[in-house]
Amino acid sequence: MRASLIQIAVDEGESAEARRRRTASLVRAQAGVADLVVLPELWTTGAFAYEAFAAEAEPLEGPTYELMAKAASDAGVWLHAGSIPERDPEGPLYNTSLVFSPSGDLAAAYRKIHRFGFDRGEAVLMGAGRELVTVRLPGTTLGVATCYDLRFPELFRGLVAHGAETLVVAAGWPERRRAHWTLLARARAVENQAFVLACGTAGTHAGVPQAGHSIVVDPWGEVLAEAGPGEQVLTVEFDPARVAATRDQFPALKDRVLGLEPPTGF
Ligand SMILES: NC(=O)CCC(=O)C(=O)O
Repeated sequence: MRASLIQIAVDEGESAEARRRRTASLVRAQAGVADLVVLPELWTTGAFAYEAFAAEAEPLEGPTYELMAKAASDAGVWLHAGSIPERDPEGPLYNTSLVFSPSGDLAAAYRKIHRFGFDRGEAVLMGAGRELVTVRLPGTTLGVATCYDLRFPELFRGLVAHGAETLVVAAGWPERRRAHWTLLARARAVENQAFVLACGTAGTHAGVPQAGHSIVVDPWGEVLAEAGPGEQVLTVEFDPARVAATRDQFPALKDRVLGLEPPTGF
């Protein structure tokens, strides 16, 4: 399987509409190159451009959906189209990832569960998703996560319990915490014996320089490919059968102990 992670530069000099069109042509250029294309988190606005969330929010089947569904079918690829600020007509905004099949049909929508910002930003401007999302592709099952989710191993264990073998993380991760990004991506791969495909943004928006450094890690924790800091398409070939082989040869996942007793307080 070949995957291309498109690490889009999200800078303020470009409108959301211009970036949408530019990104659609980057996806189309993956025809015949990749089976799976991955985009980052909130690439129309920037993950830290809080003021833009409401202004650029769109219904699930809004302009980004339309263009990305078409780009997926034009290119004949599975497309994890990163996330959009979704306006739910009956609720709050959500940070929602969209996954399209090669025929351009929506295969999954994932509302980010862990919102970033503590008592500000996304944490107060957006609602929290409650549902794990996996997507069955020929040869592997994707587990879908978004940015700050990467810090919460129990989410990934939940995805693995539902069959995930390739963990896809769309992110807008800042340069300031780049060391955490690489470390956490490798940790999620090792502990779950799964591939991790983590796609971030480049550029600077709302004064926050982005880390770039999108990364693909194998089930043994080895880095198969890593991008630099700027806009880049990172293409990697990987064998999804390595997940089952790793889990067979080093069956640590089978040794999980669930439902431990609480401390008795000696
Ligand atoms: N958009 C995000 O979720 C940012 C997460 C982040 O900066 C961090 O976990 O650190």
